[in-house]
Amino acid sequence: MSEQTKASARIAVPRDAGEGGTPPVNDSAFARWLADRAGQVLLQVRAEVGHEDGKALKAAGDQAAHDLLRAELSRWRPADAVLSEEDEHSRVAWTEGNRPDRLDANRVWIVDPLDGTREFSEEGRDDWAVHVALWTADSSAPARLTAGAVAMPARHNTHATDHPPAYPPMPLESATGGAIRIAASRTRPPAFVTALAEDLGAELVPMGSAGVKIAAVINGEADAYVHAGGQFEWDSAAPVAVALATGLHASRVDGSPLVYNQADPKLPDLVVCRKDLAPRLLAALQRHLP
Ligand SMILES: Nc1ncnc2c1ncn2[C@@H]1O[C@H](COP(=O)(O)O)[C@@H](OP(=O)(O)O)[C@H]1O
Ligand SMILES: [Mg+2]
Repeated sequence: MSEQTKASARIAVPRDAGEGGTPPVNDSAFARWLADRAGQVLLQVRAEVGHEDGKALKAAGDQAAHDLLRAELSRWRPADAVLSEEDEHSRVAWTEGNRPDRLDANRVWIVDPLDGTREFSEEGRDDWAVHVALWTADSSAPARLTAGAVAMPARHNTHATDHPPAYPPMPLESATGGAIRIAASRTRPPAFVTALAEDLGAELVPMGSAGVKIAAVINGEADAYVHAGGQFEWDSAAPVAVALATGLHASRVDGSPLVYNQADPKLPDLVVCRKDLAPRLLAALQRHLP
């Protein structure tokens, strides 16, 4: 695709923040509304830019979804801070002379405009998502995630904390052969996950996007999502908010809580699973973490 065609394809995508009507006042319903709107924009970008030049498609998708989220958050939640993968100022770690506003805010939207960027660029794949989470600090409760939405536009499905999905049923042994199914990155599974799976007699289920992997645990398509070796707060905040609202276990791989809106937004590891599986999985993780 020529530079000119790429540019006109991007301009043709409607990103007018005025579309979409008045959003819900409730933060969880607002998160759903926002993630769905960004998801619609991403579907349009995919249709208009096409898959011929994957790099251009990734860049157009990241930018269009980020612009939509930024515009709607400043329009409808102007007093709140934002931590976005695509926002240089908010995402940098705190250093001398550079203190992001979010560190002094008591409401911070933690967003990943396009999680599973690689899968978004591959024709026919539906394992990519938009993440919108709200982190809140106030005197009445410890700082925590108070809302979250994960839109999976190519699956026409959104999980959000306004109507948390039902807790996943115990898998039928006849369907799984009794093996634990661990969702893992399809392109860069951490090395220790293979050893962990062998130890547990588990099966790895490869797929893209952290949000989609946690959705797979919620849906009962996988029993756990285990990751270590690198990730950021925006990769997990929204799906973890939904998983916790659903009643699932979500923690660091050492069992400690996942903590958000930190000076450095790196959050390199996590485990999300059914509560009954957590003790066994955490014990096995102790044996296999690098
Ligand atoms: N080692 C690592 N370091 C940093 N980010 C990582 C990572 N492994 C996975 N991620 C991020 O986690 C998300 C899911 O990755 P995967 O599909 O491989 O499991 C991706 O987010 P983005 O698509 O938003 O970049 C990816 O960039
Ligand atoms: Mg991501």
